[in-house]
Amino acid sequence: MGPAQRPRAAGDGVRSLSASPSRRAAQAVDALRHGWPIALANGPVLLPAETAFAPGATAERMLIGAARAETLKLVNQREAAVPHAPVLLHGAERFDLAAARAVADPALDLAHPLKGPFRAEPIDWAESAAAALELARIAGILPAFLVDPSGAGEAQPFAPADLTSFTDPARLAIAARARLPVAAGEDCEIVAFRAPDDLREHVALVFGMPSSDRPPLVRLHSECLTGDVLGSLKCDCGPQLDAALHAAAQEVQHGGWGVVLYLRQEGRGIGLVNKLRAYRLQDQGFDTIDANRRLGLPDEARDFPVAARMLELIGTGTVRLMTNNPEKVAALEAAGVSVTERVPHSLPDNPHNTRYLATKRDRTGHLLP
Ligand SMILES: Nc1nc2c(ncn2[C@@H]2O[C@H](COP(=O)(O)OP(=O)(O)OP(=O)(O)O)[C@@H](O)[C@H]2O)c(=O)[nH]1
Ligand SMILES: [Zn+2]
Repeated sequence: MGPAQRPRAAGDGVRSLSASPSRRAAQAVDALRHGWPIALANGPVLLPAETAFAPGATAERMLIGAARAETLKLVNQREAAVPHAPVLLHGAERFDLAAARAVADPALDLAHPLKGPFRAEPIDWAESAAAALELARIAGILPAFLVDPSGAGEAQPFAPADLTSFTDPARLAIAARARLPVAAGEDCEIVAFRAPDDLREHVALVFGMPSSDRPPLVRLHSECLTGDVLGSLKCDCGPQLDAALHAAAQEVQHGGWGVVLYLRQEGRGIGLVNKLRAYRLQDQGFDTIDANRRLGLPDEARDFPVAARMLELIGTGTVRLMTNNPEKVAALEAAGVSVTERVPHSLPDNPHNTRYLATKRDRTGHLLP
């Protein structure tokens, strides 16, 4: 490994590295969402294939995730064994943005048969490459980049370690709280949380009086705009949220207290737009997991330490957890919360979500009938 940053000629379009690490990560997320390039410490400049608008930008290489590369038959199964490992593609012709988008976006798979041949090259900046793919997920865009493109414009500096401070749960704090009577129960307070860099604002609904004598009944609910607000039948999120609010409110009747955390981690952390891309693939026959893989995205990318921090700020480190997902229990315990009981939280199915629930049961270990 070389110095902290590859030597670059003065005035080569990379902004200064003087910002704090978490600020650099926040600016890099922002850059990717806007389509601006990032400059990796110890690595090249990367231009996001989906959002870039730099007309005329071309590159010899692209960076994508191994699962997407396998889907495109660009690497073999062994190379794709770690689905989110970065893959560096070398094309026979330079990639322009149209060609890069065809590599990145499964919606174009049929319309744009790929021009090859491509070959996968070893990456000597693998840690930075993996962090860049993670940054794309956080930005909610397709994880695919032009590598060291011509004509990319001013790049935002970014180092892998920047992500650590950006996602540090200790930086989360209570921003506001207020009484909020809701349909499920009137004795309820809403607590809103903010971190300085990650702009997602999580909330908790606390039913009854917090007490250290008795662990609260808790639900970790991850945002699902389609299910929570629009009544989508494709998943079980809407009914699960409703039932969780009622169960938490009921605890108060039984002398206890309940908490529903509403985590802004849409689509298990891949974001709304990528989730809708996965839905399109599900309509072509892929299940939840394979749809995410075809996009080059993880099927589980939620941040459970954030949930643990929220519980700590509310005043509890011990919970009874409503979930069918043993991995969620394990993730919360790994983040320092003691789960004294798993309370099943299964709702009736409908014809549109039976396959979704079957995938949960058969592929991700959910304890469902
Ligand atoms: N990527 C993706 N996310 C989905 C899909 N359907 C629902 N989601 C997201 O899944 C999250 C809800 O998962 P949870 O209800 O917490 O499910 P779980 O952790 O698997 O298990 P339970 O606690 O037992 O409900 C929400 O963020 C949804 O947006 C899908 O098809 N693809
Ligand atoms: Zn849902």
